[in-house]
Amino acid sequence: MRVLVVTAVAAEADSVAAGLARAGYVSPGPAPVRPGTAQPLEPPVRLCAGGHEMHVLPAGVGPAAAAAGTALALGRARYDLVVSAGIGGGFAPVAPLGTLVVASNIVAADLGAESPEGFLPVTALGFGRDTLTPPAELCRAVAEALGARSGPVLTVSTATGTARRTAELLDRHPSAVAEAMEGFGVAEAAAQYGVEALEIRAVSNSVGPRDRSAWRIGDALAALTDAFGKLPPVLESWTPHEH
Ligand SMILES: O=C(O)c1cccc(C(=O)CC[C@H]2O[C@@H](n3cnc4c(=O)[nH]cnc43)[C@H](O)[C@@H]2O)c1
Repeated sequence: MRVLVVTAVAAEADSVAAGLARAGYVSPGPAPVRPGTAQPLEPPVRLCAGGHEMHVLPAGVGPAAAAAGTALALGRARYDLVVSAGIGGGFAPVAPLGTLVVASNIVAADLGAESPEGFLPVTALGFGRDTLTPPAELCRAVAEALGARSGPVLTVSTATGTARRTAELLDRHPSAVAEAMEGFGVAEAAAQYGVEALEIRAVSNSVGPRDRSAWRIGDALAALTDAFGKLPPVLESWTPHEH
């Protein structure tokens, strides 16, 4: 089993790698680089255990960087699964600070058009898709192993910072548990390669009026490490569909 874990920033990648180290994953050394090969993005950090490989890639903030980085990595190596991981905003009261969420659906919540009647998703405009669905059994098993809540996780290009925007999002996605800025980009790139994707978020802040003093990034990064300490046995026992 070879898994690509895509985070936004290095601190998230380090937390993921620390969890994988707890689970016995070790570095086999740097990957060989072919002379003259363009490297627009650092290659993922490779960690191995018992014939399984986890590659961890900080690809940048936002859906575009996430999709580009994921697609580059998927073009360089074959993966069985892609995981979008990092911190995120939790919708109160279902996803309190420091807890974990696993996406049952990965939703591009601001991909579409505004209209006087309200937001029109890209599907209502007649093209594209705004939802990607991870394998349900795997999602359930991961949520159970992590003690995580499962529900739709929204991908937004603009992080929510007002009560009005929070209410709009919940009106359209009443069962949403969290929002972040990369999941749909990672999952769309994975889908185009025929690879399944998961999204796991550790809640650093509540979705709502902007209040940076209330963010608990350290606690969320620690929760991310705990999550990746528990995750490997679940992924290792999963059989991906043929693709
Ligand atoms: O300064 C702000 O108001 C602000 C608001 C939201 C996010 C940021 C960031 O710099 C972090 C972006 C980074 O973290 C993920 N993230 C964490 N919490 C949220 C959230 O409530 N809404 C959206 N994204 C969030 C995100 O995936 C990015 O990777 C600053």
